Amino acid sequence: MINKLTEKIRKTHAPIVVGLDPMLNYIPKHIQEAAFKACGETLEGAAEAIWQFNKEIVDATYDLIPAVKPQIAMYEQFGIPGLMAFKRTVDYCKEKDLVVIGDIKRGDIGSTSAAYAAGHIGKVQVGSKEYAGFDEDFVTVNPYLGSDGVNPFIDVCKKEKKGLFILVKTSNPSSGEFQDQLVNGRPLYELVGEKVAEWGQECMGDTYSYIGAVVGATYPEMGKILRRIMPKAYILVPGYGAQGGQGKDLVHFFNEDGLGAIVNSSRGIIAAYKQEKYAQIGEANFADASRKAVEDMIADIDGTLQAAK
Ligand SMILES: O=c1ccn([C@@H]2O[C@H](COP(=O)(O)O)[C@@H](O)[C@H]2O)c(=O)[nH]1
Repeated sequence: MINKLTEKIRKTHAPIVVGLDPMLNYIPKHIQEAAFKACGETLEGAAEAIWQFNKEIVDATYDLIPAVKPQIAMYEQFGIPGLMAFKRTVDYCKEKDLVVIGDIKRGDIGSTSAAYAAGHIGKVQVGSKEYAGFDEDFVTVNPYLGSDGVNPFIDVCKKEKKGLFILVKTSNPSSGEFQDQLVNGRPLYELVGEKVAEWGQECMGDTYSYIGAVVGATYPEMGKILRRIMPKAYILVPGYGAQGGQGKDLVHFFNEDGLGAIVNSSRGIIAAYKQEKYAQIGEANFADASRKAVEDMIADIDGTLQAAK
């Protein structure tokens, strides 16, 4: 799957991911009203609104982008109907030939991680049969439990040709509380980065490993150091747009081949119609605003990479 991701980034010239984080207050009134008319003001109604919203955004952007990142929390809050909308979204994006990164941030003791891995990127055995549950292409993994918690995901990746993005330095303001603590004189995020590089060595695609890392756009200096520590890891970079990250901060997340990083924006794309910049496009045409925001994000990041050459 890492080869497909790399190839699609090369073809689209767009090292970006559209984050599908559909909170109800981002979903235009006309979509909510239609969904509530069909299913009531219920969890099912919310899930239907999410699905219709996602579908329009995917239809408006899929030809420009290599990948999407549905954030499972935004679906889970609506219980089983929400999870059904998550699965429907994953399947639809795959039909559109997009790479799907499930932002699930899982990681537990070995046996539990094995079950998470089977459910999200692998297969589960039922009697004599095997089933893929959610079937994303990549998932995000929390490494706080150490190798026991990560290895079951790596085993499934090797078998199924899927991939991981392991949290190394997250984009949020308090990420330093633990991640920047010095251990033997070095920040913890560097040690985790070294471990990601080590885990990734045995998991090479053609040019990049399918064991990648998450490093926030909001910490560009740390991104520069981590790029050197993990030269073969793809870096998933959240924090662009709504959290303040900009193209000019991102050049050092990339390798000299112009690859090696993929930048996520969720609210900045899916709720673009609410921004002053795109307001004239109008709520009814929200998906056109998302397409324009994708085009602007590609130009911003590509401009930075071209200027750095
Ligand atoms: O360090 C991290 C890891 C993951 N995320 C996730 O990315 C998106 C960001 O959403 P925006 O609307 O573009 O801010 C969201 O799903 C987070 O859970 C992150 O932000 N930082």
